[in-house]
Amino acid sequence: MPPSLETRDLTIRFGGHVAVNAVSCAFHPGELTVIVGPNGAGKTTYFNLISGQLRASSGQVLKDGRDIGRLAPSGRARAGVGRAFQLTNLFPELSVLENIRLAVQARSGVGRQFLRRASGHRELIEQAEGYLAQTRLTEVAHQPASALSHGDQRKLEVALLLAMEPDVFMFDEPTAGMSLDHAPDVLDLIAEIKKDRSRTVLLVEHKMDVVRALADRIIVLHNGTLLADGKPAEVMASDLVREVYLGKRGAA
Ligand SMILES: Nc1ncnc2c1ncn2[C@@H]1O[C@H](COP(=O)(O)OP(=O)(O)OP(=O)(O)O)[C@@H](O)[C@H]1O
Repeated sequence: MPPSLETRDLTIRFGGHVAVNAVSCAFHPGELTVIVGPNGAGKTTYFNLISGQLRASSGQVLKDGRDIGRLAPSGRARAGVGRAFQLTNLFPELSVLENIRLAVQARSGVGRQFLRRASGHRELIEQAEGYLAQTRLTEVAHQPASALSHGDQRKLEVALLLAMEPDVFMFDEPTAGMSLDHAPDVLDLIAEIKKDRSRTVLLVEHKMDVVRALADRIIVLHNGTLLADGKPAEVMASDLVREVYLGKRGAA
């Protein structure tokens, strides 16, 4: 199967510092890849280069074979690359349902004619309610987004991402700052997303129990370079990876 997302020699320099160094990697539908590595390894920078928050110094980001590396984040989202937890399309004063309805409306690109019809409006609401049910937010549908607990806000961000219908889902430390009660909900949602074999999922994660629970594949970044790539058991057993995690290799 051809990759849905690929980076080729992706590199970014900040002054003299190469934060991501010639990373070539292909990601396929039906696969959840976790990106791990010590602090400062370049994981978030690699994510930013894929989703468009940063432009590469050199190299390419390909979505279904098309170079999207010059597009802004919104253009990459339209191309099907969706990133959660950094969504700027959240309206805190609007209800949870309204937020999702707006995301459905934006994605479907429907015009005024469609919205004037009561049935058109109803259709959008029904779709939004579907995403609410899927993310177990139905009970808080009519609360303003700003009134949600931290855990429910995270779920809302997943709901908004689902409403965009991307085919690449990116999650940056999805359970960071979350209580132990809420973390399993979000992890269950990610596990459900991955069940749809047409979707490609990328996750940056530090917590090894989360990595173990979700990963089909692990890639390890170290000093901006791709140090290891493979099945979780193989990567975790690798001497090189153990060395990096035990801090025996200097962070040059
Ligand atoms: N805008 C920037 N300007 C200069 N240096 C930067 C910038 N963004 C990141 N860096 C540097 O690039 C390197 C990689 O940072 P990055 O945040 O991607 O690492 P990370 O693997 O996500 O770390 P963590 O696990 O701590 O979040 C670090 O040395 C960081 O200081």
